[in-house]
Amino acid sequence: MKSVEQHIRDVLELVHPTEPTELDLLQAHGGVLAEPVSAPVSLPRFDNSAVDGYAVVATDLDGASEQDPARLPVVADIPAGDTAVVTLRPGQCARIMTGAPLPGGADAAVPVEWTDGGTGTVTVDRPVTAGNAVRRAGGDVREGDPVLRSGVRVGPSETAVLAAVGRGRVRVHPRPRVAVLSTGEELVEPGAPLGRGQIWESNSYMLATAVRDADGVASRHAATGDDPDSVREAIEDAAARSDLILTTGGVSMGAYDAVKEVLSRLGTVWFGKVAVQPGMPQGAGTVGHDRTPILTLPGNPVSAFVSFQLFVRPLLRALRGLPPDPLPSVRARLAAPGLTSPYGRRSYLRAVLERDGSDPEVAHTAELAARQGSHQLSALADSNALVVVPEEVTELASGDVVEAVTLDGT
Ligand SMILES: Nc1nc2c(c(=O)[nH]1)N[C@H]1C(S)=C(S)[C@@H](COP(=O)(O)OP(=O)(O)OC[C@H]3O[C@@H](n4cnc5c(N)ncnc54)[C@H](O)[C@@H]3O)O[C@H]1N2
Ligand code: MOO
Repeated sequence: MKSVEQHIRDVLELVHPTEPTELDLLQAHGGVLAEPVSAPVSLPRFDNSAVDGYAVVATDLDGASEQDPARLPVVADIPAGDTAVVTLRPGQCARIMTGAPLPGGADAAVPVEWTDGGTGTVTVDRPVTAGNAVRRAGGDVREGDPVLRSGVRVGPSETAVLAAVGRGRVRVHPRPRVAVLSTGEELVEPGAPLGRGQIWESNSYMLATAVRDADGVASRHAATGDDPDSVREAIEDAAARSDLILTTGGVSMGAYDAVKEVLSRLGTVWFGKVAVQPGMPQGAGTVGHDRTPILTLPGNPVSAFVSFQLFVRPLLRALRGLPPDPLPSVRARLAAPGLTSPYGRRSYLRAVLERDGSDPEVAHTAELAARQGSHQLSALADSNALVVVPEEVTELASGDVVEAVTLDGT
């Protein structure tokens, strides 16, 4: 049986980062920068006021107090965005709003709260130091400074910086387009009535949302039956429009395993067993004219979920031009009755991970879900971690220290 690590290496071989593309700022969201970005101008671009108040010459307020306020003529009114060129002479001041350019000659701003708010003349009841409430040109970023490096995800803060340095468009590895197909004659759309032997389809919904959470653009296709022609058509159609195809079901030893039957004929897709539980039957390769990568995940819902976390997630990162890091894991003490695990396969067991300050060595406890069958979805939503049982370990007892892969950043 193929090892988990070997299968991860094999699937990573199938993909290249998405082609760097220049996109409008909002479309770049979730993409990964394919260029370093620097500031074309200094930010702030000009000295400006940090307060609504008055621009002054600081020395004009020397000795000002409530008993003996300074009285200054207001020679200009400067709102934010003002384009007039204003210069103060000693003894003068200008009314100014937050973000408005500081007039020439002024070296400080005082907030309106320190004054009587006058518009012809103003009284100021305390002294001020030079530089007070002035936001200096270049005080945030200097012209030419790098502000974002290549390889970062474009999220809200990056988008703010891009817009602030004047970038309306930016080169990114776009979010990969992922087609999700499920197969199986027994599958019925959620919301539709169930007939005998039928179940509601869940894998494609789980995968489409997992892909979106991982910054992919998922397109979900209604389930095909087990008819090889309709499976082939759906895959061909998806290949032309996607950077990655994910299928579920139809890859094991069944007489109607259509995905395996159709793709085996092409000779470009490997099918076999990976030494993992759940998620043993896997397939991976390329299809179509553009050699679109395809991963065929097993149909059991928990197997499909675990396969996504182990194999699809790093592959999506590689498609996005990021290092294919696995999910982070922590050491945890097992709080559960003893359990057995198949020799030679690495098990990933659903568990609730909690911080536990009582043990300085191991900061978490992991409580295993009671239902660990690969069809038993109910435990998945309650779990926030996958406890890893190594290939050579067949028994675990309460109190053992285990590795737990975190599913929610715990
Ligand atoms: N003789 C053997 N039988 C099986 C083996 C084996 O090695 N030898 N492996 C088992 C393992 S492990 C798994 S996992 C499954 C994988 O089977 P398939 O990928 O072929 O999946 P199906 O047979 O189509 O379905 C399995 C199971 O999952 C349900 N299912 C499928 N698709 C969906 C969906 N979209 N939404 C919800 N549930 C789905 C399906 O109804 C089946 O119950 O094979 C074992 N058998
Ligand atoms: O490996 Mo299957 O994925 O146990 O259910």
